[in-house]
Amino acid sequence: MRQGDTIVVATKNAGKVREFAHAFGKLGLQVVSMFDYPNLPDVEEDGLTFAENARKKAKTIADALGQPVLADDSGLEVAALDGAPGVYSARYSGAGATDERNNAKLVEALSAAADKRPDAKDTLADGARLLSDARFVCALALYDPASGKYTEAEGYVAGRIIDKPRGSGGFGYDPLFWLPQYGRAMAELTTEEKQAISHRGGALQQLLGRMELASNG
Ligand SMILES: O=P(O)(O)OP(=O)(O)OP(=O)(O)OC[C@H]1O[C@@H](n2cnc3c(O)ncnc32)[C@H](O)[C@@H]1O
Ligand SMILES: [Mg+2]
Repeated sequence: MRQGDTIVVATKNAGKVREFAHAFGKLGLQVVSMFDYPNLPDVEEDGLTFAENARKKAKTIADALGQPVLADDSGLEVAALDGAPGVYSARYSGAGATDERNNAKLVEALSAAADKRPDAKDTLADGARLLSDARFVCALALYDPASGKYTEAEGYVAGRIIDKPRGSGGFGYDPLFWLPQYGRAMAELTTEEKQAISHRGGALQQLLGRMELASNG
């Protein structure tokens, strides 16, 4: 990849587009997404893992466009929910799910059980309760239809779920994702700060290293 090149990201999530545009922009690369192509096929995200879904999104769109495509499948794994919502994070609150409804459902699901668990006793200065340990996961897959090869990476960030949203940055579950070591919720970080510590930022850094190796070798 060279300065000025365009990267196609197979996503319809505006928050992801913003983060990829920020990261690739620093490398002099443009980002386009599924918003820029009206007639792409729908991808059913029926994989059992983030990596499986990322590969499927990348390959489906890359085959349709006849060029390399990057895809991101990500989500939230909550300890007190045995890893749910996981690969179902986008659809957690059912048909017509929105970030707001997903967040409301998460707090509801955790609040009921929280009183019984020792790890749910802590509160923040503003009285918000820490409901469970959790982590964000991001799987990235870049598929090149010319070679039939995937380049893949995965990133993680650990935090705790709070019962009152904080901040207006990021997207998705970010307002409920407390980062104890920073004393802020993920939605209270700038895009730059989020990139430096997030599951997506970590996965992207790893992917870039692997792409460089792939193109040198
Ligand atoms: O599949 P595409 O079109 O990329 O967009 P999507 O929003 O459906 O994306 P996923 O299928 O990967 O689902 C990811 C879910 O996890 C949430 N999520 C992923 N990354 C996140 C992040 O950085 N911050 C907050 N929530 C995140 C997000 O809100 C979704 O509900
Ligand atoms: Mg999706």
